[in-house]
Amino acid sequence: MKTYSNYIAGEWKDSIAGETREIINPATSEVVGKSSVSTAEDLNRAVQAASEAKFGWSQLAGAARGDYLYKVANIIEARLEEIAETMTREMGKTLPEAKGETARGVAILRYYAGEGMRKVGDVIPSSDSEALMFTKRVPLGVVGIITPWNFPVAIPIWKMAPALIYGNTVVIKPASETAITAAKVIDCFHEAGLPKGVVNMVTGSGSVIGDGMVNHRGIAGISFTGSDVVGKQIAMGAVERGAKFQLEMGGKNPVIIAEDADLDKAVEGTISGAFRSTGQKCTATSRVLVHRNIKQAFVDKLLTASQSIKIGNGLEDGVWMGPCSSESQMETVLSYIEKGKKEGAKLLFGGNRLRGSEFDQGFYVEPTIFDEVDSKMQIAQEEIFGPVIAVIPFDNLEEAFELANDTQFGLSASIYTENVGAMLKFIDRVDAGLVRINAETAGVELQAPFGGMKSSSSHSREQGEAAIEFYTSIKTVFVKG
Ligand SMILES: NC(=O)C1=CN([C@@H]2O[C@H](COP(=O)(O)OP(=O)(O)OC[C@H]3O[C@@H](n4cnc5c(N)ncnc54)[C@H](OP(=O)(O)O)[C@@H]3O)[C@@H](O)[C@H]2O)C=CC1
Ligand SMILES: O=C(O)CCC(=O)C(=O)O
Repeated sequence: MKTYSNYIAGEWKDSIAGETREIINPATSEVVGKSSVSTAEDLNRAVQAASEAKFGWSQLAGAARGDYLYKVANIIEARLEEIAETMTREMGKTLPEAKGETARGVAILRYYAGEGMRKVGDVIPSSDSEALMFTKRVPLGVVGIITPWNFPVAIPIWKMAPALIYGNTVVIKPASETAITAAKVIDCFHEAGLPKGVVNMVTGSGSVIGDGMVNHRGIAGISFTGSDVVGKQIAMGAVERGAKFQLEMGGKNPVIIAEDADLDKAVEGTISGAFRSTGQKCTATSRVLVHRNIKQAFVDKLLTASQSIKIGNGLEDGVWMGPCSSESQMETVLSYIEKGKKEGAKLLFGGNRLRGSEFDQGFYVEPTIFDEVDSKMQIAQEEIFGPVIAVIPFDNLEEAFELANDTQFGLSASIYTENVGAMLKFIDRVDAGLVRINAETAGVELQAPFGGMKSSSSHSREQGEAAIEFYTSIKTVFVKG
């Protein structure tokens, strides 16, 4: 069985302590492979390599850095099947979704490769007519990237590609559960021949390597996607030592089904938003706010659609929903289902771990629908990160907007309606970074800003042109002859 090691200064290196961890396929409980469990000293070496590489990399022309990203994109494209299959084995997402995500990684790299040719500053008129004043964006230096398991290709790439194009060097700590997929992506950077030390990867536990990155004086900025709890710890650690930080955390994303909604489209968007990727997206639909007058008709259609979801090993043809990404993730989801029952929500559909021959070795949970949920219940307030939705009835749109905003999160929100006035009010009233009309809550486009309001993020935005804000600092330059 292969062990995947760290990537430091252009070489694959086992962790100093020699410890490894097995990565389990959540569909079968088979061991996919092993990855290094690293120590603080491994991290020091990676940061050292990134520090040594940063000046040379920052001095390359943006277009030259872009050429490297184009090469990486082509290599990932050539290895798409292999990378996608590894992703499905490690975290359970269906193979078509894993292929789509890997292709998205390729597109992100190409987008940011082009960014190397775009402007990095502005000329601003000085009050002194004999002076030239302008801004110049410069890299932060070494950037630390901490990523989750739910998008093990897209998220590392949407952080690394802008970091690199703007001249930073990178140390990445991927989620332990998907360290092999990460190693394969990093291998594509290796194959593209990036100068040594520009990209480094250290695998290991969040509390040692992740926390070590937050506290490492050699790392100028930290970009994190993951849980609310860890995100807040990272923010506090970064503030303490004056490091820049960027956080993308949870969501409790509502979809509003208005009285005039096209119910077939609304059901399709709800099912896809809530259950694709087994609900393990920060943009997943988890609260379904339905006008009372059409609730029964909507719920009937939702139940029919839910019954036809094919669950199984994501590598098999025709499977629409895979397992939870790990046993502990499954236990979390099941515990929320129990909470929902105890809180008095009406369990309409699902609610169980799936059992029976092919499911016994995996971590499968049925798509689950609770009805008559009260907004104060835990299942309506906390991120479950599984295939569970809470149906909450409302009587008028004002009430729906209030319910939509009645959570600490503000990542994505959508409405199904044919009424333009309702759409416009929704755009203004909803507290969410992604506002979607007649479309599911999930769905991110790489060329547009991505991020949330309230506790969902550090109020910065990733992707598209917005990424430059985090990965650069601005120098205001005043020149007088
Ligand atoms: N917003 C999103 O997209 C995501 C949200 N989540 C939410 O988080 C819940 C738990 O998932 P989980 O994977 O445990 O999420 P975590 O936030 O624990 O993990 C995300 C990343 O942070 C690392 N990490 C863990 N602890 C620390 C630490 N103290 N300091 C720095 N880095 C750390 C993890 O490493 P390691 O893998 O080694 O633990 C991983 O690389 C989910 O149920 C879901 O609600 C999870 C994933 C993505
Ligand atoms: O919906 C997407 O494509 C991305 C969502 C995301 O960033 C996440 O779940 O962490």
